[in-house]
Amino acid sequence: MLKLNRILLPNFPVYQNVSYSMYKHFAKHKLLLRNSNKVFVRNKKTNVTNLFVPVHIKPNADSGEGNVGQELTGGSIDKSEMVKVLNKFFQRQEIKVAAMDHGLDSYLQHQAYISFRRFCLEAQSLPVDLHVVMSDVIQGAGHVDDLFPQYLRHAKKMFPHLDCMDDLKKISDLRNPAEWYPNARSISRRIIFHAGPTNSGKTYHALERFLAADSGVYCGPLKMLATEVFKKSNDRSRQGQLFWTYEYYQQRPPEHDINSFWYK
Ligand SMILES: Nc1ncnc2c1ncn2[C@@H]1O[C@H](COP(=O)(O)OP(=O)(O)OP(=O)(O)O)[C@@H](O)[C@H]1O
Repeated sequence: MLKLNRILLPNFPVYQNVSYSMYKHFAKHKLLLRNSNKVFVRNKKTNVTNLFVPVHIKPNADSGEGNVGQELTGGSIDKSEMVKVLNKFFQRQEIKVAAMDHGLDSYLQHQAYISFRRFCLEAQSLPVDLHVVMSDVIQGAGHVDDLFPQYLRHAKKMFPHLDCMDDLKKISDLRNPAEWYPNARSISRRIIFHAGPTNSGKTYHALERFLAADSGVYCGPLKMLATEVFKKSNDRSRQGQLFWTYEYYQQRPPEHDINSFWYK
């Protein structure tokens, strides 16, 4: 029996060993996401899979493919038999685990299944491979699990992000800031880190140094601050230019806008 499981807390990315009873608690409340050999704890309130809007997949109109499928299998498929097969398919624990390994948590699986079922039942003709597999399963020549590739293909059409999960993970991984912006980091730069208690004069000294320099750029998160520094510099006879980054780029404002004042 599995005694310990590796759990990753999404907001606290440290692997932890948890007891089997805790694992069962998470499993019972559907708070687990499986990904290869790791098990992730999912917070219901922050389940990001809710954010993915499924692409609607229309059942096929008769494209002629059905005829090929029927020719290959020797007849059309009884819809009531198809329902039984689909119900059995979705109840299979092995299918749920395999789907999780491909990034489909229980929420996505449920949606994919409903859509797949509707697709199968409402289509005038099934894609040839699906028709053949379905026919084989109904006739006892195949196993219900054989439908998995077609189900997964359907799910990936509904949720295209499943095919770029690795890229998504990479760009949303904020754990190692030191590895961000490799080009900027490759430039040889001198960075002065100024630390001190509140009101101890950090900004004061930084601005004094800025005003004493031959050229410089002040970047601030607030327009008000940039304006204040601009005025202060002008009062000290420094001719500079004030600009707002979103005007500078003249496109949509960057998500984290920085307003700048610079002079040279
Ligand atoms: N050496 C100094 N001479 C004159 N005024 C100073 C001096 N040092 C600090 N001040 C004044 O003290 C106030 C607080 O300083 P400042 O804003 O630089 O602190 P800070 O460390 O940047 O604060 P915070 O951590 O809140 O950003 C400002 O009004 C600043 O002008």
